[in-house]
Amino acid sequence: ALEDGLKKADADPSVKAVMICGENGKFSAGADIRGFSSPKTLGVALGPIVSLIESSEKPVVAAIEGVALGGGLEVALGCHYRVAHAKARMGLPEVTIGLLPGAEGTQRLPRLIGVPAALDMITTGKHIPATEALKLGLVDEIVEENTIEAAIRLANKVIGQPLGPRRLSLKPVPKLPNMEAFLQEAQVKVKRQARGFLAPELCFQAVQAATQRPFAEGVRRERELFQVLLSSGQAQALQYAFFAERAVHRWATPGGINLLFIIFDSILLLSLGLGTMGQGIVTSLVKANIPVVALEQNLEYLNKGRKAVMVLLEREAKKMEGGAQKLDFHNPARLQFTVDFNLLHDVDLVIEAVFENMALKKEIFHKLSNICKPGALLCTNTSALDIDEIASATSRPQQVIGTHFFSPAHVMRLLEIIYGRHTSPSAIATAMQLAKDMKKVGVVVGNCFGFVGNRMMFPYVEQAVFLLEEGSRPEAVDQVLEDFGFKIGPFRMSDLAGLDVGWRSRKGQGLTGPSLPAGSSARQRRGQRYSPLPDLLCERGRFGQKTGKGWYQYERAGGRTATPDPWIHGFLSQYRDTHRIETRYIDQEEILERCLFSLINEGFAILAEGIASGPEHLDVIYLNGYGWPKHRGGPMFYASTVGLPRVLAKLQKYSEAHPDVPKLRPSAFLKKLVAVGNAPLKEWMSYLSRQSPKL
Ligand SMILES: CCCCCCC/C=C/C(=O)SCCNC(=O)CCNC(=O)[C@H](O)C(C)(C)COP(=O)(O)OP(=O)(O)OC[C@H]1O[C@@H](n2cnc3c(N)ncnc32)[C@H](O)[C@@H]1OP(=O)(O)O
Repeated sequence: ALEDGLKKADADPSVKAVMICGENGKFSAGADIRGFSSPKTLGVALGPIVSLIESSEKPVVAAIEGVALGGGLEVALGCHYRVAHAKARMGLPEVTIGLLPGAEGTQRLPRLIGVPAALDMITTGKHIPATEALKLGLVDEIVEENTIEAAIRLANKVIGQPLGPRRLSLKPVPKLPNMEAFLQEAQVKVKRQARGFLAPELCFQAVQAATQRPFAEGVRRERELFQVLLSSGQAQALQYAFFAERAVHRWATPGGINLLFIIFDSILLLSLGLGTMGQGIVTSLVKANIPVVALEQNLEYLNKGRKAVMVLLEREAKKMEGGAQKLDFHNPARLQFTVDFNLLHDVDLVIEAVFENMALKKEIFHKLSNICKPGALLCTNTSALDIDEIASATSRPQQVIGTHFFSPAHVMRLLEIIYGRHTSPSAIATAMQLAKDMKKVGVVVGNCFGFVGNRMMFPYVEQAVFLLEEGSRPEAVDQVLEDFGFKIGPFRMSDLAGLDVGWRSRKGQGLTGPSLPAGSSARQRRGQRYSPLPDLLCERGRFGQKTGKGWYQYERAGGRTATPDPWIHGFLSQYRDTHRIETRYIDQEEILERCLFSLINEGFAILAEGIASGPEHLDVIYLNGYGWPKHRGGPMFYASTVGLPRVLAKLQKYSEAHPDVPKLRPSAFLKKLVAVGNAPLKEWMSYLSRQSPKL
């Protein structure tokens, strides 16, 4: 249609200029992402159409409202002028779906805004606001009112002016005094951050081509690189992730109730507990413009917490344009700190964020139930505790819900939302809306120990530790998982989070510590294999980064640079001698498969139990809360790409070698999916006799 319209306009002498706009106040979000898997759609080449726009003998003006993303922005770059509404956003987000701007955008953008800014936009895929676009020279004008009228005004003004200087393909790429050095440094940075993710590196190469080749050759290079990405498999993973994230917004109770529109503007929210999690939660709420009261049990904790929250908010304000004014956190109507429990009477929603102790949480929920007004929603921030047990301490279990934030809570996007046996649909809808307002991805899951994310993490970490017992080293295991694409491996992660956290939990479960029955075997618990290695480290005060020693050594307590520790190596060999474990060489494949396939196996068990309503939920949780590499699409998507028969065969093999490790025993659901012929991921749930009974 665009091509036809342009040709008609060019041929019609009564047409003096052309204005291109979107329908319904939106310019264009780019290509239909679903089309990338269909060769029919890929037959439509957008690049030549953009060139056609640019070569028009009549001025073409883009009127950008809403968004101009991807192919949408590339169309605008072909226009001779761009007018944007002040609220519009622009970007080339193709990298986030595993591609690069394939309609000549990598060649035109650097010619318009220079290499550094273009590289930044293209390799990160970020959306920029119109004000920034104006500063960069990406648009010619921004308007507060009618963009289309403004674009027509501009078109009329420029009729008759020479179009040559407005054709980006004819412009040289602006020179930098140190272009070579700049590009080298930029490439190193892109590679370092990408960790096996191809698209940023290929985006870089396409922009580099713009600096080295004439326009037409640059376009050819862009096309070649686009094809490489299209067939890489990473693009499919990222496009799956895009739709998975949107799919988890759609949830429903077994009765089909799905309330999506809870209006939230006037709520007063109370955050209880100002430790690290509470501080991050309060910061997120203030950023979401929700009035907050932060409550602590005594003045000492309150003042400490207040100071930390203020530091976080100052930092956040600096990152935003007009941040201090927007966040307005010195205004007591927006953020209040108190030790006065009477303020609980007025709040609409409470987020309790005290530390993980069931007795303490129950005591608090009993108090909340007595003090809070009847409609108030009571949320508990917990990573594993039983929501039903917490709710049992109240007289309103239908209003109790779990909200598992991830640390640092003002940064991490994931919010696991856990409903208990009595949680009402409106409580779930409210928690989902809260997630959306905080710009987080809310994923609704059922109630079980560790919920979804941590429950899948337990077997992964368990395998990592077993591998050490059998002959591996922390740095070897971490390296394999970091090469796979995780930002940090399980041991670096454990040192960062603190080994004492798990130790406390294991003591609470009677797996270690004084409550362990005398005479218990060191390497067996309740008839299953158990590794006491993390407990032994904790007993020696090795809690990780905070004590300067854990699975690695650090430059000092609180240091961040992990170095392999000869003490650990010696300790591990001594441990193997004590327990008569024969040290063997463990290859990378075994490390990867035992860690990942045990995690995936637990995912199948979770799906079969109806704790999550689909594999997308598990994948979105792992992508947004556990650093799963985005270009691998999440653990369940990854399993589907490896092939379920292979996952099953490997689990069977490892399970036979380790019969006392139940988490390696293939789940019945995985076996069923293989038996029906390696069912594709989107059909998995149809093979369950009970469809998500808990949701
Ligand atoms: C085919 C020829 C190829 C030649 C090469 C051409 C090169 C061009 C490449 C591209 O243009 S790739 C696409 C680049 N664009 C994007 O990546 C944009 C992705 N979308 C977004 O960032 C956001 O959706 C938004 C546009 C900013 C809107 O955000 P909002 O939060 O308001 O709504 P959402 O819930 O995200 O989306 C609503 C609805 O729309 C669907 N959707 C959005 N964008 C696309 C898209 N590009 N393709 C297909 N579908 C899209 C999204 O899935 C939602 O649908 P439902 O899930 O509600 O059904």
